[in-house]
Amino acid sequence: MTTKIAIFGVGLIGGSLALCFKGKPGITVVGHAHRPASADKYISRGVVDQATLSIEEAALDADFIFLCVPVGNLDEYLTKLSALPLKKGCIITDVGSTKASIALAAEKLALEDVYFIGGHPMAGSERSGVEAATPLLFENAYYVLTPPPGLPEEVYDSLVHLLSYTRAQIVKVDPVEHDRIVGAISHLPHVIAVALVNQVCDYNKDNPLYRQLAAGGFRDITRIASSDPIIWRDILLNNRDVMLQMLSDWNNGISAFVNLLKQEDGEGIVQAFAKANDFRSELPERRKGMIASTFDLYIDVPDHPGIIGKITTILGENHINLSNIQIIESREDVPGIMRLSFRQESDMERAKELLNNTDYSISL
Ligand SMILES: NC(=O)c1ccc[n+]([C@@H]2O[C@H](COP(=O)([O-])OP(=O)(O)OC[C@H]3O[C@@H](n4cnc5c(N)ncnc54)[C@H](O)[C@@H]3O)[C@@H](O)[C@H]2O)c1
Ligand SMILES: O=C(O)C(=O)C[C@]1(C(=O)O)C=C[C@@H](O)C=C1
Repeated sequence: MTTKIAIFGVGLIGGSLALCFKGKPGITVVGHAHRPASADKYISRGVVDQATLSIEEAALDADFIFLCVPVGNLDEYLTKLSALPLKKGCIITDVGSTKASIALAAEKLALEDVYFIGGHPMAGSERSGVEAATPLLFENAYYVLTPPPGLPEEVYDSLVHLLSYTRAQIVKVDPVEHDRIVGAISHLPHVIAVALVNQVCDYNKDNPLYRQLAAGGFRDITRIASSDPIIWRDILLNNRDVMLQMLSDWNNGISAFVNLLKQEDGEGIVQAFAKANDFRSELPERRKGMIASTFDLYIDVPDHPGIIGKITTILGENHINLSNIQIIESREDVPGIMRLSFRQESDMERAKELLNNTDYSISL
């Protein structure tokens, strides 16, 4: 017996899910595309078994349907699907970054012999599109599910069982509570990052040194400002009430900082940093998509020709896998900072030990 999984919106998240399921015993993955060029791309990249432009064809006989389109299109797809003759017992789920409105939409549709369970993998990236999809995206990340009251337990278990292919950790959350929490830990940080980048962009118009000198701190806090504008327009508008409250709280926090500076209250500044430091150090272990998607090592490297090759050779000879390598702020005759990214913390620790013991003047 085969299990058919239909994925609507084979982008970063839909494509990553497809890659987790494709090729697993008895599973067929069908991708729905809203443009012919996208359908061809899904197939040529080997992300799905079949691709179709037809909603009916994708949904026909599907055991699971994943809605992975922007938040602003979720209701439309759920409504269209609810009007189709779906397979009895079919489970529809979504991956949208907000959960309250889609849970309400599903409740209003009063689906028969078909179930809706809201979902939200707490993993992602500033990149988008099927090109950015990877089966490793959800590994060790939390994956929120928002089952409606009265959902048969075996239906919930069946989705959880399928999601075990993602290697994510499932967590049940109430949809309204979910939107408040992700408002604070995901949506607000995206707004702040964008506002900060745009503030510096305006200063840079009169003096390009702003961009040129922007180093680790600016890059660390602003990576997510490069996220897809349409995806984030939909998320923020959908979570508008929560965001308006949180941005008002943010303004109060910034005003408190302004007062500390006006009053030259050094002790107050120290306390603010210490409080933040304490809270941050008690965050759960580093997980993909939450605090860091990788384990990073920053190294001051001298401006010697071939230094990158030497470092990667040492790592390669010791079978340490790098997931990324980047030179930050490298100018002629000036030491640069190299960022080495690893998927495993143990790889990062071994690399640190090995590089500490080399003759190259590397300071970690
Ligand atoms: N990016 C993240 O970090 C992240 C993390 C978790 C959840 N999400 C949620 O996942 C969903 C998809 O986000 P993504 O990052 O994969 O975006 P993406 O842009 O990579 O993928 C979106 C997909 O939807 C398709 N699409 C766009 N408009 C459509 C329309 N009108 N009709 C049909 N298909 C359409 C696109 O072709 C693409 O395949 C969103 O709801 C988002 O909130 C995103
Ligand atoms: O790591 C990133 O780039 C993300 O933006 C991932 C992130 C987040 O804010 O943590 C973004 C949106 C999601 O809905 C879930 C995860």
